[in-house]
Amino acid sequence: VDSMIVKDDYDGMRLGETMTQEFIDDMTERFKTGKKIHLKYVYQIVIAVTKLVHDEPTMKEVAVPDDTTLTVCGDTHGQYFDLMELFRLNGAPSEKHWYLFNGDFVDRGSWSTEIALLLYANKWLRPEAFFLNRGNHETDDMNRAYGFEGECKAKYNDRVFRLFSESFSALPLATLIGDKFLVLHGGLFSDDNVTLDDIRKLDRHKQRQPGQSGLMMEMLWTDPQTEPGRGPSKRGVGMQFGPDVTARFCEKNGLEAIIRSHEVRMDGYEEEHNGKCITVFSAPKYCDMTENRGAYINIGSDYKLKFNQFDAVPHPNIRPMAYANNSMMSSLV
Ligand SMILES: O=C(O)c1nn[nH]c1-c1ccccc1
Ligand SMILES: [Mn+2]
Ligand SMILES: [Mn+2]
Ligand SMILES: [Mn+2]
Repeated sequence: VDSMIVKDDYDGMRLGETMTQEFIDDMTERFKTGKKIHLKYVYQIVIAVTKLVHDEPTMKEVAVPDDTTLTVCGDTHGQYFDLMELFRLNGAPSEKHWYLFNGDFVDRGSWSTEIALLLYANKWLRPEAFFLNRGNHETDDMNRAYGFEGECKAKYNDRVFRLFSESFSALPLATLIGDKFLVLHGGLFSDDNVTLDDIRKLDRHKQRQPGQSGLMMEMLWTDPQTEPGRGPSKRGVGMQFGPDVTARFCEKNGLEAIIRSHEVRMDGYEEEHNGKCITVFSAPKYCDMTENRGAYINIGSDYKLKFNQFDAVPHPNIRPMAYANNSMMSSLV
């Protein structure tokens, strides 16, 4: 990558050995106008973030300082212009405004490379003020069927997808906020005895893809249900967990609640299981079809949850899944 030359006629800001806010601001505007960034910079960003997140613990632990706000966002699914709206309403990532994106950054929406590169550039610039959890769409099977692989190849090349795929395998699986809130993309487990230590000890690097069973798969795939106990997944992968499962997990691990994403909610968020299971979803008007709002959660040093909602904004006339490899749809779960 180092030997790649960025020709003089490249009209974007240059990137040196480290990320800058100016580069992020320039890239953000380029993406809004349908431009790309130089291939060399895509490689640099994804390789740098892969190294960074690889060395993070499987469960990242974050305390919110007095003068800081941490915003938890759910699925964005390639809806770049709606993410711009979220940053417009709530403030862009900065030293004092931390963000946690809780998986499913890509697929479905047709600006997945733009979202992935913007989140990664922010992670590279402020690795201790910007956090990423893996979702079930940060996996090869889903990216093949739901558009991200095709989008990488269409806008950049196959190596870019392979580099992103390796970075997804390196992402943490959960983030613990103030010892009170466990944030993970899917949800809880088929085993009542799972503790935070089991998640801390999970070696996520041994298994690049979540597979059909185990803690990693369940953290990325499971869903809450209203009935007590556990039930079958509607997705064909994972399972569903009831309010008693959530209560026992929170009690056992000293948590106030779990915060998860993974499912659309008409209001953008929903407090379930007597407030111990919170779903937050940040892709309004999901796939240009569902009439749902988006939401995000602001958390200060008092660890009070402030729910905020937002609406979809107009975007260029490119349909969802514009780059999807339709032939794979049938083979998916
Ligand atoms: O694409 C989605 O809506 C989604 N978000 N999380 N999981 C899925 C999903 C899972 C299985 C099949 C289709 C979509
Ligand atoms: Mn490794
Ligand atoms: Mn999703
Ligand atoms: Mn999901």
